[in-house]
Amino acid sequence: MLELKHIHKYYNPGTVNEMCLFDDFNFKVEDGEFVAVVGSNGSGKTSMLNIVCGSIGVDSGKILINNQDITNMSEHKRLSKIGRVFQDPSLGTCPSMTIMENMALAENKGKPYNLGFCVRKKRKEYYQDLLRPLNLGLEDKMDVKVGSLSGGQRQAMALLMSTMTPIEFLILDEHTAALDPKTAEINMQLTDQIVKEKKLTSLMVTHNLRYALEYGNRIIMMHQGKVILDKKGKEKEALNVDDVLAKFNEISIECGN
Ligand SMILES: Nc1ncnc2c1ncn2[C@@H]1O[C@H](COP(=O)(O)OP(=O)(O)OP(=O)(O)O)[C@@H](O)[C@H]1O
Repeated sequence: MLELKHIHKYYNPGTVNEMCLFDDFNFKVEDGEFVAVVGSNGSGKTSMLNIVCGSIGVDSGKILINNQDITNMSEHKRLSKIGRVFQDPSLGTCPSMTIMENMALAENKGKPYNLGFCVRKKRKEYYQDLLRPLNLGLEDKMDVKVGSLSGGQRQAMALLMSTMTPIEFLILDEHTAALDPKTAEINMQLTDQIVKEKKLTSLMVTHNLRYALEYGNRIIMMHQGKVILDKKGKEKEALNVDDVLAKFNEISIECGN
């Protein structure tokens, strides 16, 4: 279980640009939940993910994983429990390294990287077995530099790599936003498959309302640092894209747009 308790977060405190994003923000994700996070621009979605991952600190409040207080745990340590995929495919893979090297790096996340090339060579078949179900032919390009792959291929690899070590949480930050519709769909199906197979508790920020409703078992909408809609199970299943759009319109009218 992941909990954000009484989170207060200011950006640029003490300056003319001071901005309070979270003012007593509370949010709980139960084990096994796949939460789709939608919301207006600037509502705090990415900031929330950054707070969970430890990429940014909080001014007060607590972050708990299975009742363990991780508020002061470094980002590096937290990432042993958390896998993260970003919108930009180049952030999840190393472009100057080959597919083989990237996979070896991902498998050794959190360990000193001193395994000999021979050891890695023995893993080649294992990595190829992992890549084959993607149906992208990557298993035949083990020595190709990742920088020469397409965005969709790299994002599929990023997804696979982020879940190669035994993580508890998967954090997806608009991970299909930069992909063409067909590739985005393939990556979403792959996400769903990995989440189900590995029973990962997941948080997925997306602006694609269809994905938010079709995938996962809970949807939240954020606005101005608050959760303004939270539906799961049958209540979520009963929602359609028009319902969610109507809620977006409500927010826009409130903001005078
Ligand atoms: N490093 C930062 N310094 C100052 N302000 C920031 C910083 N990061 C985010 N903000 C501000 O915090 C607010 C929330 O930003 P955040 O990126 O979390 O929103 P978001 O919901 O992910 O937006 P989008 O849908 O546009 O990606 C915005 O007003 C943004 O300008």
